[in-house]
Amino acid sequence: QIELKHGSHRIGKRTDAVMQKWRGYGLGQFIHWGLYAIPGGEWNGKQYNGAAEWIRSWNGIPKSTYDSLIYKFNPVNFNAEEWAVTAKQMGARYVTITTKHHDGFCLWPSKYTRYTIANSPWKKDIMKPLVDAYDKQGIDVILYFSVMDWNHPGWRYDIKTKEDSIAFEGFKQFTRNQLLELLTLYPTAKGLWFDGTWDKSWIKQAAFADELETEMRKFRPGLIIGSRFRADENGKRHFDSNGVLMGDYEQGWERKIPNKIEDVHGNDWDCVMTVPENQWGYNKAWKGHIKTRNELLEMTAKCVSLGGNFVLNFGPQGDGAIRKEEKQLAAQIGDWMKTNSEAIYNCEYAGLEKQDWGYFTKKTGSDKLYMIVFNVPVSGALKVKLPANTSIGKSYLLAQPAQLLNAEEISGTEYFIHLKNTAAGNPFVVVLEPTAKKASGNTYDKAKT
Ligand SMILES: C[C@@H]1N[C@@H](C(=O)NCc2ccccc2)[C@H](O)[C@@H]1O
Repeated sequence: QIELKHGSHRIGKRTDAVMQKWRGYGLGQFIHWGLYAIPGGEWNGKQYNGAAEWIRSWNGIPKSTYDSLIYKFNPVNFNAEEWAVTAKQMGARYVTITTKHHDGFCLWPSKYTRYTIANSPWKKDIMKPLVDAYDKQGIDVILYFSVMDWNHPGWRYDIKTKEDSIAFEGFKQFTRNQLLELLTLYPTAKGLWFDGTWDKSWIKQAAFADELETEMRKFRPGLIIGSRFRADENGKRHFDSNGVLMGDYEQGWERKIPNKIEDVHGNDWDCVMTVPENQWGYNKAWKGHIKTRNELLEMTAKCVSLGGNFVLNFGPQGDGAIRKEEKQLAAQIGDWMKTNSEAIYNCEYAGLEKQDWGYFTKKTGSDKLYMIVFNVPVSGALKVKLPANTSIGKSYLLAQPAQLLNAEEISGTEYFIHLKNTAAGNPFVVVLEPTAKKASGNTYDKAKT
């Protein structure tokens, strides 16, 4: 145990209602939108090979030329209601929206910089209509905020000189001012998703960031803050020098998913995922593998089966419209969620041995189990292993609850759920209602080895 002043201030999961609701979201939407959506990963006919929202960092464009995109931001097809309805159709229970990405452009009229929507042709606040529209759909809002701000003169990658240190002090106050401004302007926001905190300059600010986190929590009781915000005094991020999670949930699962329950160390977490391999902001090209509905449903099921949330990214176009491919995915996922969301919402890790056919989830506060099936075995029989004192009371397809399935006991703890129709074109859910195991006449001899 290392003595820490600025490490984690809590061991184990939060137990308050706001965090319990967050834990049960299951499926979320990420929105990456800003000036980078105007070039959409291309400049003067040349494609930028990196992530479209990083195009300013490309040496193919003079920084001042990129920064002048503010004078072109006029998203005539922006419709906050449409974005929120798309998320509702998909079955998203929360949305994380970029208020300011690494380029420093603010989607709200911040008092602390001129580099905001107020000084674009659009002029109007973007965040307010979005927060209101999502609130109206009953979708909770999390504000994404990039600490790294390439536009601010005080930002430094590292602090080497006295001048750096003076400049960065100003930047720290600017950051604090903007965060308190966001919490004041959008009081219904449930949390903050921090990004751009990997540079040495910020990692050296353990005390400042710790005090700022404490101040924000006091300012907005219940505020949800992830593990990516701050480092401890030894520069440790996400987990402090004693291996304890910083913040309320782990934010390390960016474009990757844990494989087994041990990987999440008993913490809350979310996975944020792009539809292409690595494009968050709108990219005209959308080259490489574009994830299908079934891949994204499997990622959602896998995340919920391991106690996390799956957050799917949308990168609206520079004109404010959502691209048709993303709208199609939202509708396809939503179509599946209409029938099957009971296995996703307010569900958690079931504690059962993973089987090849797919993923177990368990309804929080109940014994009800769900089997989310992606791979039907040639036998048509789905294997289930339960604790010794548990057996299967009822099993049925979530989509056809009246049709009971035959659960065959094959050993003291193993069962086969026999599917009637194995020609499944879509992932489907089998519900298991476990009961206490009665002493059965059957005896199963353990092998002598
Ligand atoms: C949620 C994502 N996080 C931002 C990001 O910079 N990710 C980590 C990263 C760090 C360094 C080089 C590339 C990517 C991406 O631009 C998205 O906003």
